Amino acid sequence: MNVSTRTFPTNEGSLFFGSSNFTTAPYGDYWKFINKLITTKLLGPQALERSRGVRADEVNRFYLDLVDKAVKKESVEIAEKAMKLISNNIGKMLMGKSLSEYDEEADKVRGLVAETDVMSKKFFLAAILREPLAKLGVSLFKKDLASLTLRYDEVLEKILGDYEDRHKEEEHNQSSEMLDVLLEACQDRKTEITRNHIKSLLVDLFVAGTETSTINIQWTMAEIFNNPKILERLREEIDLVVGKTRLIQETDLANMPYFQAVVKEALRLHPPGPLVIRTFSDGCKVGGFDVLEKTTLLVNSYAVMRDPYLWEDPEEFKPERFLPASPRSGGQEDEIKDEVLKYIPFGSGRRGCPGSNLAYLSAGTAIGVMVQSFDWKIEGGKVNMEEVRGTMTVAMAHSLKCTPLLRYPNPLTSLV
Ligand code: HEM
Repeated sequence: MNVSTRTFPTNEGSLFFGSSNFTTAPYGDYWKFINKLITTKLLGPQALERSRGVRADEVNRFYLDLVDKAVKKESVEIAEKAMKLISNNIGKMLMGKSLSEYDEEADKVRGLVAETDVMSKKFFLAAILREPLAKLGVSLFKKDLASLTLRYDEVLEKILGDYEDRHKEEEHNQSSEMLDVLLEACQDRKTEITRNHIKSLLVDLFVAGTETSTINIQWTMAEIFNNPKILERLREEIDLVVGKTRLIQETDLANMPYFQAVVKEALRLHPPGPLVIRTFSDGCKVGGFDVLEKTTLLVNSYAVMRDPYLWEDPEEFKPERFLPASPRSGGQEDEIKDEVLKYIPFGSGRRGCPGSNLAYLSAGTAIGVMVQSFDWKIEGGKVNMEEVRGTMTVAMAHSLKCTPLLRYPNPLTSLV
């Protein structure tokens, strides 16, 4: 509870690092309201079940696009395809309409998200430095933030306006429950929700959800490509659970423990967001040391998940470590408790990532489709696993470019 808040210096009116954002909001009523809303209407297990069809459509589109590339013998950048899939998923879950149906806007949103990512690296760094550098960070980037906000505002107003028009015409057809609640709250004078809050939340969800999931998909595929035995075992499991005639779907994932272990292990070795940043609300003692109120807490999850005191062979990619059947050293309960503390790619506690279930489903089906349906020709034979270091995300230094080859002569059927 004491480290459930964030106190970044914010920039009034900005849609990113602004005073209306959710991810940078202090722990309080506004954060609680939005957290409940996104859990019940967007990212919680029941909400995800309701939106399953939306994502199945997008995965099928992703699959057919790769089939097309395979037929034309063209190479693909995994990051580009993954980014498109993930942003379309989030866009459609948020707005009831796929971003891909907004061609021009979709490209703009993806471009802005990429720009925000670069910007956030500088900004986080400045923000975690203590005063007066934190304040300096805001003023240093004020101009860039204003320009970014202006462009986000333009594209999000277009999409929101379109949503409202469609909503009036189609009477609850294709409606996004989350947006409906927010738009209603915005008109209700008793609440303090403004249109800026809505747009800031959309930016938060696109930024927090797309780059992270894209990086996760890339690293997982890279590990699979470099470990042919793992690829073989994954395919055996997929063939057993899904068969060879239909395309993998979200509901298959729960029946594939090895597949889940591979994705989990990739997140352990390559957490896309390796720094968890919080602020101590009150002074306290940690490990005998006095910690002052408002101290910034930085947890290096990358280091925790490679710590030789916590993990056996920490630098090795060993999915078996996450198989339920693997022998446990102590009591099962202790082991689970232990894992909560040492396995933290999504952070932890109240401010832990609310999108982790969605991330597992979206990355799971994307990786599943690529493993199940294609062989892959890698440029240079082996994937270069060098990391981009010193930034807020740990991405691959060299883009993962490869050519899909059809595994089956006829396209697999989708249950969409
Ligand atoms: C592999 C994919 C993802 C990874 C590795 C990831 C990781 C993280 C991490 C480390 C945090 C900070 C947690 C903490 O402070 O304890 C976070 C927060 C957050 N994530 Fe994710 N995330 C992913 C996907 C998503 C998705 C798909 C969404 C939603 C569309 C999302 C939305 C958020 C939000 C809104 C927060 C801020 C929560 C708050 O401040 O209360 N993330 N994520």
